[in-house]
Amino acid sequence: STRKSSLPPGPGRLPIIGSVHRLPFGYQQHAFLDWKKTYGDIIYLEIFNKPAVVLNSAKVMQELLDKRGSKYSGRPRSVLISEMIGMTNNVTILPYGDQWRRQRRWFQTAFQSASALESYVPLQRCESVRLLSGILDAWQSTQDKASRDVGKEVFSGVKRYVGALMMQIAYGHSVASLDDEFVVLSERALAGTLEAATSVASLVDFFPFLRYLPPWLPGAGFLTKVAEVHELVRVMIDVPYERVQASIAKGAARPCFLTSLLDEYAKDGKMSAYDEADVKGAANIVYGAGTDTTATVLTAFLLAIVLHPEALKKAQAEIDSVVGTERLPELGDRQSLPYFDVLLKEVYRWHPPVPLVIPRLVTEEDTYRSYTIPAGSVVMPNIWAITRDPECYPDADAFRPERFLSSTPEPDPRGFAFGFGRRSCPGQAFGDSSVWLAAARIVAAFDVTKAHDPATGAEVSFQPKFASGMISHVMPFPFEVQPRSERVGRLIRELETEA
Ligand code: HEM
Repeated sequence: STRKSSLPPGPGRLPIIGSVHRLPFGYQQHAFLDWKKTYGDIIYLEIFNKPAVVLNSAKVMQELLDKRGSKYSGRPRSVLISEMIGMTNNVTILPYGDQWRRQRRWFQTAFQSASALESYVPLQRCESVRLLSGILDAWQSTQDKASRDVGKEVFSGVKRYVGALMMQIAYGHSVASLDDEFVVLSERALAGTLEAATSVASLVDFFPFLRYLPPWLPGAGFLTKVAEVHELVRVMIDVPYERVQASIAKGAARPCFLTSLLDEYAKDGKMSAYDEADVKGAANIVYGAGTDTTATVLTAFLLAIVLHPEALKKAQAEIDSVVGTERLPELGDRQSLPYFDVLLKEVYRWHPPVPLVIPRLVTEEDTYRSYTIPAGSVVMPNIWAITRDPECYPDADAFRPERFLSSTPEPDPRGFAFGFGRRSCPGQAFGDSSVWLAAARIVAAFDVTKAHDPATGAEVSFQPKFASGMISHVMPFPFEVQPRSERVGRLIRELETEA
């Protein structure tokens, strides 16, 4: 009973279900922030039989996840996604241990070394030109009165841009459209996984014996769906791997993340089953980890400039004066564009793409502020709560890039939007620079505005919407694009032929 009384405060718990009755189905980050008023910045709950802790301030996240990383860097066991659906060798959910350490090193080499990041710049430049050219096509189609939805086309272009970067880096595979075979395999398996992970199916994470129920039993139908998705995931992992192996055999493989791992681990074309599964799993997660996250920041950026035309105008004026209109912005211009940089910072703060990060597991009992944090607790860091904390960000609901320009600038949201400590995102620098380049080039080349009603010419107003879920996708919204000049249109077409 002493131990119970020293747990952090939290909502009431019932036998068997714990605090589940208090948890909303979606947008949990909002409920957790609400709870902060009653319980403070560290909250204890129980989800069925598992202890869980919500962290609700930057201070507590830094103190536990950064400074006490040796106890807070686990991930909860995922019976459904890992053991049943088959994403077994997925670095994002691997337990804190040797296999994770080895894969983490591979990601650090591929995404954090200066030489690797430098080697991706030509790819980022080339794919960002293709993105601009797709936006120009979408605009052209509206001029030709072909009824196409510009917003939808631009969203698809953004997804293709990021997907193409990730597939090229992972497998040396070029992606011309979202109908690409590897992209379709990945999207089908990832969407299937989301569909299979219903709340009923997720119960197996708490009561693993449920996986052995016969599928014909009422309520156990999810097991059939899970078996189908397991097959989709196997194909998503195996097909690109086998294709690269075949290219290597023909001497036609392009150097990539996978070929560099095969160079290191395959001796005379042979590898242990353990190494092979690990290498396959790591290459596969490059697309899954990098695509939706990066695309969400870019679509949130588009939403922000549509809602805040004055910010778009300021960014355009800055780019025009520093870069001029004869060329597009390059990554090397970043230091010379301070307003554009704070505009992007404000996008990360205003809409953090992964609001609850990826849950952690406490691997050893801990004591913090006289509270006991039991070993085995699932930790949910609520990034949303930091972005709306008036102590860090006065007038937190307002979109105000200037908050980062004052003599006492507010904290850089990139310090938490990519997570914390040992499990923080290894793709941060690459994701951030891919967002920067595409966003700066769109701003330099296009006016992006609210859509207009064709009958009245009036602006179409809308309410921005964000999906619930681990990644908070920006829901499509109506908008228009217009090249800023004929000259920039010609420039994009010229660069496209070189790309
Ligand atoms: C702007 C884009 C991105 C955002 C906002 C983002 C965000 C995140 C977040 C919040 C986490 C969880 C960190 C934690 O638990 O503390 C994470 C993990 C991870 N991210 Fe990213 N990410 C982005 C791009 C990328 C890219 C381009 C890659 C490259 C493949 C990548 C690979 C990973 C991996 C492998 C992990 C798991 C790390 C581990 O568990 O050790 N991410 N990311």
